[in-house]
Amino acid sequence: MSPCECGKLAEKAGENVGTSRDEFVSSSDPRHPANLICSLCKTFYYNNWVTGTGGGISIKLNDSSHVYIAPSGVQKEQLQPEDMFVMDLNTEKYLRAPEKYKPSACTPLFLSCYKQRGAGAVIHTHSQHAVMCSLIFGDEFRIANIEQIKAIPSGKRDGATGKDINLSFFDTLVIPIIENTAHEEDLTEGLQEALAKYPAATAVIVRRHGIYVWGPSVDKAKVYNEAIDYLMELAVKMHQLGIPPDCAIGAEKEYV
Ligand SMILES: CSC[C@@H](O)[C@@H](O)C(=O)COP(=O)(O)O
Ligand SMILES: [Zn+2]
Repeated sequence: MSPCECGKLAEKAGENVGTSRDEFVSSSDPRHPANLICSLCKTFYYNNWVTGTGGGISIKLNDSSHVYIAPSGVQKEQLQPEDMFVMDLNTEKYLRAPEKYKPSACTPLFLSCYKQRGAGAVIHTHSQHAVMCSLIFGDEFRIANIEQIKAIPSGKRDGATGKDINLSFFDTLVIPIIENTAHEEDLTEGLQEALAKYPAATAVIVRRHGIYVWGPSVDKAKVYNEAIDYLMELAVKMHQLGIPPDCAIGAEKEYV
């Protein structure tokens, strides 16, 4: 999807105004995307990741092409299932579009991760740790030889089981950093370029803004986001002490 196509997404939602289609969001299952977006946004709010309406999360319904997207400009911790937009990934048409809202400005970025990476969920936070790392580091955030790295996928798959192989303790995690733009949807081109250039990455940091993290399932995306946030916070502390976060084991002694 090109950035100019992305601008049309809000228009497309407008075409479907009035399609309340409550069956898409009425479920007693707490793991249904309409319910899970609400509960996860509360958790994220208390981590300072989605305060002041910033950030959000989109989840794809298992074994379907339906993606759930929150409205734009609302307090994310107060979301209700009936506030959700539902889009068919194949047609990019909204199956459900609440009349009083516009879909999240992050929608074209969420769609890029679904389409280019086969994601099952995408998390966007305004984590201060991501913002600090983007101020400290250049085009990449790199951190090595820290136990928590083992929670992040390496981009490689086990030939026999087909399962993702995570980074090892001795590996270096690399996350691209792209420049921010005046409007969230204008980030799409930069994000798509980073997705193409870093096929192993499961996250992209946006300078002075936050981070996008995705995974094959919502549970994995949540784990990756938590682990990366931990590593970004640690990297800022290491940097404050003069220790490069990607230094070799034992080399930290040269800096402290
Ligand atoms: C504090 S405004 C933040 C927005 O411009 C944007 O960066 C964001 O993350 C959320 O966009 P939204 O359209 O409300 O889902
Ligand atoms: Zn944002």
